[in-house]
Amino acid sequence: MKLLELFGRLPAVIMYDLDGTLVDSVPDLAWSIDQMLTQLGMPAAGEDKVRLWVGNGVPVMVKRALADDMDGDQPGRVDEALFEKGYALFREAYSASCGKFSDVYPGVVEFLTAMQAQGVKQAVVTNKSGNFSAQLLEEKGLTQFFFQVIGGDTLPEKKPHPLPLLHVVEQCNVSVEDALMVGDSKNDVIAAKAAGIRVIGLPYGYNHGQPIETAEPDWVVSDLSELI
Ligand SMILES: O=C(O)COP(=O)(O)O
Ligand SMILES: [Mg+2]
Repeated sequence: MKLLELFGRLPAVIMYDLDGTLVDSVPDLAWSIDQMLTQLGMPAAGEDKVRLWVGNGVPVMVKRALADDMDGDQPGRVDEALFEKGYALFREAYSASCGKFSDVYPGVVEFLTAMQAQGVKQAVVTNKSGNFSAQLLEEKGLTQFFFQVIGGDTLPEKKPHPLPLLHVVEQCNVSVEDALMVGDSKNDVIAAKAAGIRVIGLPYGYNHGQPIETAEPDWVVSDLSELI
């Protein structure tokens, strides 16, 4: 269904999640996690596991990988010294690979271009750290579409907290009813609902192995080209 029919009008601002929404970034992330693990003498994890672990920011993903477990970020699960070592190795590997093996999803450039042409403000609200987000967007030629990029470490809170979304809305000086969030995971849906912002869920990304419908977004569309 087209955006106008769905939302009732054009939103003043659209916020997008990054990993699993705009870019299929797991190939780079998994490559970097496996570099880290093998340099630590641990077995590689592979893309299927990393796809489940992504979504709550890099430090959490690194802890899950070091524990080889989704609950690896819980207190006491991963030794602090091991984490510091792993985190540095991951950042080194990801700085070199960020964007190299990852693709922009179908429909993304077309939709961003169409919204830009209509004067809709666009921002990225991701849990990925700000520097890697900027690097990935630049590598994929997407930087020009966004007036703001909020990373997981930009503000005191990250998704599923509503703060980063409310921050963008405030910057645009619009009301939450005129804003729209687009994401692939429950973190995006929970954050949007807590902010009073309507949210579109995309089924092709990473929602910790669960269908996006289980997070109950306002709408699910197969990909962004459906909305043009
Ligand atoms: O780095 C992550 O955990 C993923 O971030 P995103 O899905 O919020 O873009
Ligand atoms: Mg995501």
